[in-house]
Amino acid sequence: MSRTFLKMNGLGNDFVVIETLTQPFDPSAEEIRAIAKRGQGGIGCDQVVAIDPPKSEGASAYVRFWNADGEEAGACGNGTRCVAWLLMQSGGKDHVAFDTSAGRLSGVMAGDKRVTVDMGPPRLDWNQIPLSEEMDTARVELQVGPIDAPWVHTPVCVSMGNPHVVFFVDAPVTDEFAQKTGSLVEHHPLFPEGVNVGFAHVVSRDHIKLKVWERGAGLTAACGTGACAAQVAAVRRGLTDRVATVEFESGPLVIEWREADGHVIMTGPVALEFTGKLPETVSA
Ligand SMILES: N[C@H](CCC[C@H](N)C(=O)O)C(=O)O
Repeated sequence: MSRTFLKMNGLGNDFVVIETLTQPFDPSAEEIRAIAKRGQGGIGCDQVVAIDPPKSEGASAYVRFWNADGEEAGACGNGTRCVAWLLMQSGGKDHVAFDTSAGRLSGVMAGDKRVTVDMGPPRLDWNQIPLSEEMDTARVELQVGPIDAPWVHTPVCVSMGNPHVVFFVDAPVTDEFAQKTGSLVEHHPLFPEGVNVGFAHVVSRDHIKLKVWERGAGLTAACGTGACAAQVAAVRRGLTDRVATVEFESGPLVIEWREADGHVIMTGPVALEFTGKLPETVSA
């Protein structure tokens, strides 16, 4: 029996969302790639998201994420906002908690089709990113660049349950630069699990412009965990205060690295594009 899905996005970072309450979903990497493929029979998305029945007390669901390349990812910020919104809508509630491989996340409504999610605390030790060798994650010894472009160096690394490296740049970077340099870093040996590559331009103490080359998805319109990582990185470097707007070309997220408990709080929009049926071939 073919399965219903919802096509959603957060600032254009888009998802095929599948609820598995009635039908278990254990896709192969190939099946994920077939769903994510843009054109040629695929639905097309940056990530696939599964909403599974809860596994623990107090959670409304257990949520899994896969990148378009078929590999599972530990976290997805924009996808988390979309899932929180769906669960609150279907439960008729204005707050929700659910579990992911990165831990317990919680969301509250923040206006019409706007959600605030507690993404939990960042992980900052070298072996939590993870890096392949011990290093100060606030000043990572790495310099990278294609032959014909300026180099980036001395980034900050942060995990939000998924690995991020954030380069601070003097001006917003082009898509071409992000693609050329991001693809060089994504599978660099310093990152044994790969890495999402952020290029952050600090406009002021409460405003960052960001572009992210995502692990397993490439250049996306926005990256929620990337925005969290960029703000944590900027605070660690003394470049922004605890609350900042992290702006993508597709729009802004508001990120707070909360002093009280060290959690990262992300607020932004969600969009439901359409619903559909997966092709029969995706039997998972
Ligand atoms: N590419 C990421 C997963 C999706 C992150 C992004 N879409 C977000 O909104 O956080 C990774 O491999 O860790």
